[in-house]
Amino acid sequence: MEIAFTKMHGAGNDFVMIENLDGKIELTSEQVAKLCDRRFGIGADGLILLNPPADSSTEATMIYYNADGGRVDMCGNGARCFTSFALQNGVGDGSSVSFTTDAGPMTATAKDGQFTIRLTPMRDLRLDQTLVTPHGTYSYHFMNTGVEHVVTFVEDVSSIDIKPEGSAVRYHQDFAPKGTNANFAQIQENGIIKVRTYERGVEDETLACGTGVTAVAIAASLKGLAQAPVSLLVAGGDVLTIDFDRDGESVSNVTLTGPAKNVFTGTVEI
Ligand SMILES: N[C@H](CCC[C@H](N)C(=O)O)C(=O)O
Repeated sequence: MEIAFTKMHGAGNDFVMIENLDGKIELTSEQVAKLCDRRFGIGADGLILLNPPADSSTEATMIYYNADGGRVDMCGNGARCFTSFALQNGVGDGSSVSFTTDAGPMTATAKDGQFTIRLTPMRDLRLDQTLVTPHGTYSYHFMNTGVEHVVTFVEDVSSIDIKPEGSAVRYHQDFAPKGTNANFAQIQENGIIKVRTYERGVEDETLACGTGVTAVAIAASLKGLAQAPVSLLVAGGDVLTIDFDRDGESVSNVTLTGPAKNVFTGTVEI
């Protein structure tokens, strides 16, 4: 079957976007992995289906797959690309879209090339934890900002050997069986937080992780290291903005703002 796609990226985190508003396309994890393969396929960190709404309470459904073909609940950078792609396909009111994800319902707005996503409520917060791995012992914070994240604050993120250290966290038995994403964050003197992320399901560092920088921003605020709105510098060079309301450890109205860009369109046989 021939499928049309649009390749997009959100701050360097890149995706194969497929319009599926008639709901006719169903992909196996093997097909997704092949499409995301950077040599035998289109190449991407993930694949996103623009599916029809589940009911009249929403305008579309976002289905997210990691590059390994595994379906996971959500993707923050992907949600910005989804919003842009949905608007390009006539969904929404021209500048805003409401949609559901496996993590829950979300809304998004577009303005001057920037996309603001209202994320699902942060949950499963565990502050001030300790993790022992073959590559080091880390003090960390855990939370779910749409997907699972470990946040470790370090003096210098450039000193992190991200693939071995990140995968040791991602596969640690403390997070089994689902695993987690691993974020290493450095509070810079200018207050902008530098973040590097090893992503589950990509099994490597990505140039940005939207739900990851969200977890870093919330952890930094809860630990008195930053105040909302928080600016975060990602490996691809973009600065993403996370905002939220906070009352003690209660965090609400979490938003992620950043770019979403089309790269190319094409068709592919699956
Ligand atoms: N790899 C992540 C999903 C994508 C998250 C990231 N790309 C983002 O922008 O939030 C996971 O397996 O939980």
